This record gives sequence, C-alpha cells and structure tokens, in this order.
Amino acid sequence: MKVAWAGSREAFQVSDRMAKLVANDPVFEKFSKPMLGRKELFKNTLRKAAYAWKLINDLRLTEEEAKWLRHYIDEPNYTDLHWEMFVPAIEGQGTKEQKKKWLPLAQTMQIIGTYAQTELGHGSNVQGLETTATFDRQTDEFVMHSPTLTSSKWWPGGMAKVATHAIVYARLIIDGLFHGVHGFIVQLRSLEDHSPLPGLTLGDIGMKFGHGTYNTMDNGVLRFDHVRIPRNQMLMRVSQVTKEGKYAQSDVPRQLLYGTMVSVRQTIVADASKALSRAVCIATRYSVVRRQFGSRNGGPETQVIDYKTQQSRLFPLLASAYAFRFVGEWLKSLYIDVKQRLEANDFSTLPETHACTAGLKALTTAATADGIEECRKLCGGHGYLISSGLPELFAFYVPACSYEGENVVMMLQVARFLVKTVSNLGYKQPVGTAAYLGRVTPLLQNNCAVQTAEDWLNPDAILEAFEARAARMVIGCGERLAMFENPEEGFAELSIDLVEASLAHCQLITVSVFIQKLNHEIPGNGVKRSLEVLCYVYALFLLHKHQGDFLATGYLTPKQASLANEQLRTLYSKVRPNAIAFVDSFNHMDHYLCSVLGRYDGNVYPKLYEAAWKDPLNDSDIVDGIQQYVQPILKQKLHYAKL
Ligand SMILES: CCCCCCCCCC/C=C\CCCCCCC/C=C/C(=O)SCCNC(=O)CCNC(=O)[C@H](O)C(C)(C)COP(=O)(O)OP(=O)(O)OC[C@H]1O[C@@H](n2cnc3c(N)ncnc32)[C@H](O)[C@@H]1OP(=O)(O)O
Ligand SMILES: Cc1cc2nc3c(=O)[nH]c(=O)nc-3n(C[C@H](O)[C@H](O)[C@H](O)COP(=O)(O)OP(=O)(O)OC[C@H]3O[C@@H](n4cnc5c(N)ncnc54)[C@H](O)[C@@H]3O)c2cc1C
Repeated sequence: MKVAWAGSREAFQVSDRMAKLVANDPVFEKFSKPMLGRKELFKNTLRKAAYAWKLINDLRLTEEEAKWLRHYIDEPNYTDLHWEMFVPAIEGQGTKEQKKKWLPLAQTMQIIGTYAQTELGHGSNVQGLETTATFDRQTDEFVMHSPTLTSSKWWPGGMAKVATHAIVYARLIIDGLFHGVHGFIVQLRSLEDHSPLPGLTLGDIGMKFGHGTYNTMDNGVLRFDHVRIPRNQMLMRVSQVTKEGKYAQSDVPRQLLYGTMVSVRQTIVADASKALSRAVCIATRYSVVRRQFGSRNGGPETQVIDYKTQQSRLFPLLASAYAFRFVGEWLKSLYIDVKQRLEANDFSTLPETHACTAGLKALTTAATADGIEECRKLCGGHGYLISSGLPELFAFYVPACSYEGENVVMMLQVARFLVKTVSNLGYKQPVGTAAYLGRVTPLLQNNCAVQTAEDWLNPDAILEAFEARAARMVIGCGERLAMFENPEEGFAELSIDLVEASLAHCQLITVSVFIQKLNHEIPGNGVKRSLEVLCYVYALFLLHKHQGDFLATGYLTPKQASLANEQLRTLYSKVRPNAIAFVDSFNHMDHYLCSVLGRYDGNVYPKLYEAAWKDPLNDSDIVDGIQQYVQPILKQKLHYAKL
C-alpha cells in the first residue's frame, strides 16, 4: 500500500530517504517553533533554508529529491516562491534569450525571485491591476510605477526581506495606450549588500493567522516610484515591444500569461493529499488510543474509533486523502502533457487543463481545510493543543483556499468552460473530462437501476450516477442561461447554481480517476481490494452528502439514496480493521507529523504529559507578573460589591 500511495517503488524510496534525512538532522528540529517570536522564527527559517540548499548541493540531490527535502523540512519560506513561481514564470513566459540569461542565475540561486501579482486593491481580478509599466522610447526602458495606494504590491512571499528579483505584473502603456497586463523582471535589492534599490519601498505585511507556520514567510509590500528597467526585462514570449515602441502579439494565446498559475494550482492539488493524510493519520492513530465509555465489569472502555459516528466522520476523510492523492497524480500527468504541447506551440488542451487545475484546486483545498478542522474535533479537547500538530497544520493550510485563485472564483472559471462546452455541443464533440457531456441524451433520460444496497458496489453504477448528476446540473444551467438576453448578466444571476454544477463536475473527475486507478495500476490483490473499499466510501460519502443534487435532478429515488447510505455504513466496518494500516501507508514519520497524538508507537499520554512541561510557563512555579498583578489582588481583601 505504501507503494500504491507513493505511485511507484522508486517514488517511495526517494521520499522515504528524504524523510529520514530531515528527521535525523537536528538542524530541522521544529517542535519548539511555536514558542519563538517572529524575528527568531524568521531567522530560524532562513538558517534551515540555507542549510537545505547546502545539503542539496553537497549531496547532489536530484530535483525530485530536493522537492521532497523541502517538503519534509515543513516550513514555508522564500524558496517556495522562487522555485514554484519565479522560475516557472520565466520558463513559461520568457523568450529563448531571456531564459538563457535568467534561468542559470535563478537555478544556482545567484538571484532569488518572487511572483508579484496581487495588489492591495486587486487579487482575483488580474485585469484590474493598477501598477504601470510605461515604455520610454528615448531610453529604451520601462518605467515601473505605483500610482495609488491600492496599487501597492501586497502578499508576494519572500518579497519583504529576501527576494532580490520579482516577476512584477503591471499594465503595459505605450504612447498613452494600454496593452493589457504583462510580466516584467524587476531587480529589487542590491546583490552586494541586499539593500532595496532606489525608488522602491519594501516591507513585510504583518503577522498572519496561526503562529509558527506561515509567519516563517516574509509576505511583502512593494511600491514603485518611477523605477526604470531595461526593455528586454518584459517577459516577451506572448507579446513583444520593439525599441521603436511597437507592440506585437505572437501566435501564442494571451492566456499563457496566466500559465504560472496553472502550474502552481497543479502542485497545490498534488499537495492537498499530503496535508489531509497528515491530519487523518493523527486523528486515526489517536482514535485507536483514546477510549471513552462502554466499560463493563471494570474492563477497558471503548476505543473511540469503534463508534459509528467517529467512523462516519473519519473514514470519508481517509478515503478523500487517497482520492486526492490519485487525482493529484493524474493532474500532474495532464499538466506534463500540456507543458510539452505548449513548448511545441500546441495550445489545444490549455482550456481543459485550466478548468481542471482551477476546479480541482478549489475542490481539494476546501475539502482538505475542512477535513483538518474535522480531524481536530475528532481528537476532542487534546486536538486543540499545539502539541497535537493539528492547529498549526490548519493555520498553514487554510490560506490555500484563497491563494492561487480564490476557490469560488476558480469554480466560476470551471463554469465558463462547461457553459462553453455545452453551447458548442451541436458541432464540437467534447473530449477528455468533458466527454460525458457528449452523451447527454442517455444521461438525461436513463434513471438509476440500483435495487439493493449491494448494487452500489459497482463502479459503473457509481460512475453513471455522478455523470448523470453533473450532466443534468450543467445542462440545466445552460438552458436557464439561454433565457437571458445578455449572457454575462445571466452568468452572474445563475452563478450560485453554476458553482454547484462545477463542483459536481469536479467530483465526477475525482471519482472517475479513483475508479480508473483501480482498473489499471494497483499491484497486489489485497491492496486492490482494500482500495476498492476506500473508493466506494469516497463515492458513496459524496453521494450521501450531496443527495439533494441527485434527488433534485431526478436521477435517484429516495429509496436508492437510502440504499447508498446503508451500503456506506457497511463499508465503514470493512475499513475499520485496516484503518491503522491505511494511515501507516502514508509513511509519515513522527518528525513530519510533529504530533503527540499521532505518534507511531501510540504512547500518547506519557508524551502529552511530558510535552506540557516544556512550555515556558512551566520554567518556574512563580512566573513573571504574579507578584506584580495577582498578589495585590489577593492581599486587598476587597469585595466587588463594595467597589
Ligand atoms: C505545519 C506546517 C506545514 C508547512 C508545510 C510547508 C511546505 C512547503 C512546501 C510547499 C511547496 C509548494 C507549494 C506551492 C507554493 C504555493 C505558494 C503559494 C503562494 C501564492 C501565490 C499566489 O497566490 S500568486 C497570485 C495568484 N493569483 C490568482 O490566482 C488570481 C486569480 N485570478 C485569475 O486567475 C484571473 O484573473 C481570472 C481567471 C479569475 C479571470 O481572468 P480574466 O483575465 O478576467 O479573464 P477571463 O475573461 O475570465 O478569461 C479570459 C480567458 O482566459 C482563460 N483563462 C483564465 N485563466 C487562465 C489560465 N490560468 N490558463 C489558461 N486560460 C485561462 C479563461 O477561461 C478565458 O477563456 P475564454 O475561452 O475566453 O472563456
Ligand atoms: C498566504 C498567502 C500567500 C500569497 N502569496 C502571494 C504571492 O506570492 N504572490 C501574489 O501575487 N499573491 C499572493 N497572494 C495573494 C492571493 O493570490 C490572493 O489573495 C488571491 O488570489 C485572492 O484574491 P483576493 O485577495 O483579491 O480576494 P478577493 O477577490 O477580494 O475575494 C474576496 C471575496 O470576493 C469573492 N469574489 C471575488 N471575485 C468574485 C467574482 N467574480 N464572483 C463572485 N465572487 C467573487 C471571493 O469569492 C471572496 O469571497 C497570497 C495570499 C495569501 C493568503
């Protein structure tokens, strides 16, 4: 199962080796992190990032190994933006000459970059950005300027204190004419003494949610006061500006300017299963250790994992972790394919890839963020302790619902793709993830054939149910949209239904990818059978949760919906004996989990007790402030009624 989770034996070995490397090196200790102040926390992260870079070079780690190393170090920092956004932006949007100049510098970290798109006033609406890049023909330069307070760049990671360069997104202006938003490579700091270059105001935007997690990152603010950069620092794969000030667009579609976001959204989907599996591992192990009620004749109480209600909250999350792992793997291969096509100037699959990355990013991050919080509750009161590992994980994870495309905004992008697909149905056969929309007639006419709970243990029955629900919701939206004279007005009016239809479409993708995975790639019958159980749990849990959709679209009868729920309860009993094996298969080491409740050896209570004593408040019996503020109250002998 470890191999099935990792994707291959080789992938397992690489990640396992890197997990051990990090866990066994004292530099990467992290348990004391929540006790550090912001400055210490940040410096500590800089130290770890520098040491990691040294290890990557000294040990000559491959790109894959280096990624796992950074993952297990488990502290967001400037290198995330450098590797995940700055470098891909140059790769995807730079010309050959630009790549030749900038990539070697970035790949050896002689320069450190960030991605400066969002502004104080605009994040989702990229076309609304206000920073200007005005071409000066006399000097062959662009003048970068922040004309308003709301145009201040706001949020870019690593920008406040570390990055030497940024890809800055700004409105291109030539001779007073606006030519849309483009990316520009801008140097921010001196490579000699790291001071901000003249004309730039740079700072940190302040502490964020949680304590020891995202505050390791220096998210920054940046303002330009007429800062000049050479013309050849505009990323020119999509559009070019000549030294005469002529604006030209190549055959490459404008959407490629958004290409870096597609790449990172894909990474975020691939990473969702890491965060969710981490929370599920902690909650499952603890649910086996924790006992409440049910003791008879002085015997042990019941393990809380044996309560059906605990199972009904925990096991769907376990199944979701596996579903997200497989859909992440699938999306990665879709992305690798589109990347190769884009390099060869084939843009045909970009719209579908954009819809898949946007929608699955929204689906997986929302479910993971909610899932981590559910795991905290599944651990009762102890889940609220930092030493459970869950509060910090939650604080780290929740912004994923907002960054790289706010989730609702992303679902609306999926909706645009679906509406377009439906309106083209007469003359363009949908392919890939939208192919089912080409079979609307049977999907709209046939109803579910399930008669017993057992009938739900059938991939075809499940797939058809999810296809019919999505098709009926999408087509229904399309029909209602057609009644509006102004399509944009109609889209806005129906946006709530469109977001729900998009979710149904994305859930169909996750369910069908899970089923495909079972059909083709699982080594070992035992592993395959166990994963089948999880696949059914995932699908029937979604069906139960969204049964309103399935019933309202008329595909299911109430009886069939209740049979699905009956089967789901039976499936929980099949998951129970393997629950620990399922979470051990994630291969999360204690160092990575950083959780007293999720320890591999299950030795929870002594370690919980021991961890409490490490709190700085327990350094002495009488702490600072007691004599000054508490003792006087005790000695005054006042009664509030007399005040
Ligand atoms: C316990 C502690 C644990 C710690 C663990 C630490 C682990 C560390 C390791 C981490 C490693 C990696 C993690 C990854 C790094 C993550 C860092 C995250 C940092 C965050 C960065 C950011 O947020 S960057 C900013 C992102 N901003 C956005 O996403 C903005 C969202 N807005 C948009 O994308 C667009 O503006 C929007 C699409 C919404 C609308 O665009 P607009 O121009 O108005 O266009 P439309 O008219 O709607 O569309 C025009 C046509 O273009 C199509 N289209 C839109 N986008 C794309 C695209 N990206 N690709 C292709 N096509 C696109 C659209 O569909 C339209 O097409 P049509 O055919 O014309 O309809
Ligand atoms: C931790 C973190 C790190 C980040 N790192 C970076 C970075 O490195 N570089 C960078 O450039 N940016 C970064 N960002 C910014 C991030 O990309 C934006 O915050 C994100 O894209 C959301 O945009 P917004 O803040 O403008 O949200 P808004 O769009 O203002 O969202 C507010 C609300 O409005 C709703 N809404 C907005 N538009 C619509 C619409 N059309 N229809 C319906 N509802 C709508 C949303 O659903 C949401 O509920 C980071 C953000 C965070 C939290």
